[in-house]
Amino acid sequence: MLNLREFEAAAASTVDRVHYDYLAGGAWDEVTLRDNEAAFGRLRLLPRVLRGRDKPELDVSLFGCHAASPVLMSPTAFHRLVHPEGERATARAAAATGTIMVASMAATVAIADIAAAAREAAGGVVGGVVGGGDPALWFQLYIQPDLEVTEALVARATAAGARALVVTVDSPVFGAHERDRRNGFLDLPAGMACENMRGLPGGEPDAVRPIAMSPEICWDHLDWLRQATSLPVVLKGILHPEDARLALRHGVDGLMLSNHGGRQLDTVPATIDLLPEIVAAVGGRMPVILDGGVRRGTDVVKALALGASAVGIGRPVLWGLAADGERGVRRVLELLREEVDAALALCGAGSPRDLTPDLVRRRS
Ligand SMILES: Cc1cc2nc3c(=O)[nH]c(=O)nc-3n(C[C@H](O)[C@H](O)[C@H](O)COP(=O)(O)O)c2cc1C
Ligand SMILES: CCCCC(=O)C(=O)O
Repeated sequence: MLNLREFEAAAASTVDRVHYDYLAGGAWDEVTLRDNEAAFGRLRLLPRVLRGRDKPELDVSLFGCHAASPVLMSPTAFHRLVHPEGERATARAAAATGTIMVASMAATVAIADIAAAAREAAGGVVGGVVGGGDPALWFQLYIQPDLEVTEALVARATAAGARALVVTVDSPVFGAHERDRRNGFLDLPAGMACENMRGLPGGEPDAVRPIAMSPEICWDHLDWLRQATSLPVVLKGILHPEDARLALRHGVDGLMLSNHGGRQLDTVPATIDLLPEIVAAVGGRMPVILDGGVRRGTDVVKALALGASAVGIGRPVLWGLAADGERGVRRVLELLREEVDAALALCGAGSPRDLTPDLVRRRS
């Protein structure tokens, strides 16, 4: 496999149609889904030359997590749908490549087991130190209206060693995925469940509680969460610059600029088109991580040049997992890292910090 597109094709021919449609699809007319990729295609890179730089350094640090690459794994649900080892395989690939993994609350493997798989793959070496603590694992959270349940989820993630909470705020209701409606995809197959939701307060010890997406969630919940945890809190799914400013006022530590891969409100802008406005609103006071449509090293370089601290990939991880399990995910991450490395060098940059907005031009 030479690039991520080849993994996409491999996944499309491996995963059965119903489940492939679930991972590939978006909301309603899929306008935003298409635009996330198309918007990168409307941008051109304008490199600098003769800058005499060393080989590029790709590593980044976010909330005390050191990563070998500015590309992290955005949270995606249900990895066991595409591979029997599910999130365990994904976590091993992340650990082996020094990639930050954001585990989904809707994972089909519990966060403690994901963390254990990551530790095992890192061979007890984390951050270059033997026995060096927790892997670069973050936990994605949908705040549940029942705060006791939310608290239990946060406690589990914290006990597992998660280093940040990524709170998804673009889902007051679940997006309308018409492919899934047409296919009748409503539930996980027998033997698979959202393991983080098992045995929570107020239920039977072994019962799996459904994930609530609730329009009631508001900034008060965020304030409550802020005081309930000492972990960094990252908001995922903020699109309006005024909400980015509000996030700063509420003591949030970072943003994931994301439209959920075009799966929530359709017809919102492509994330790369919104990035300059959000970066301006934040004014360097917290990191902005972009996801949506990142498929090439040049996409990563464009986002970093326009002010992102890092980027996330969603579907490409699932393509790698479907195609070849842990090895496939590793290969996806390595391919992208090699492309970023080469694109940085070709831009005359020695590190992501050398990338500036003047290197990006809009195609006329
Ligand atoms: C199959 C699938 C499942 C997802 N599950 C979650 C999830 O559980 N929580 C969440 O915050 N985002 C979820 N997302 C959104 C991703 O975190 C991410 O924003 C998006 O996939 C990025 O776009 P990309 O797929 O074009 O890279 C999911 C996306 C896909 C494709
Ligand atoms: C409760 C499952 C959430 C999955 C999700 O966020 C998505 O499919 O986009």
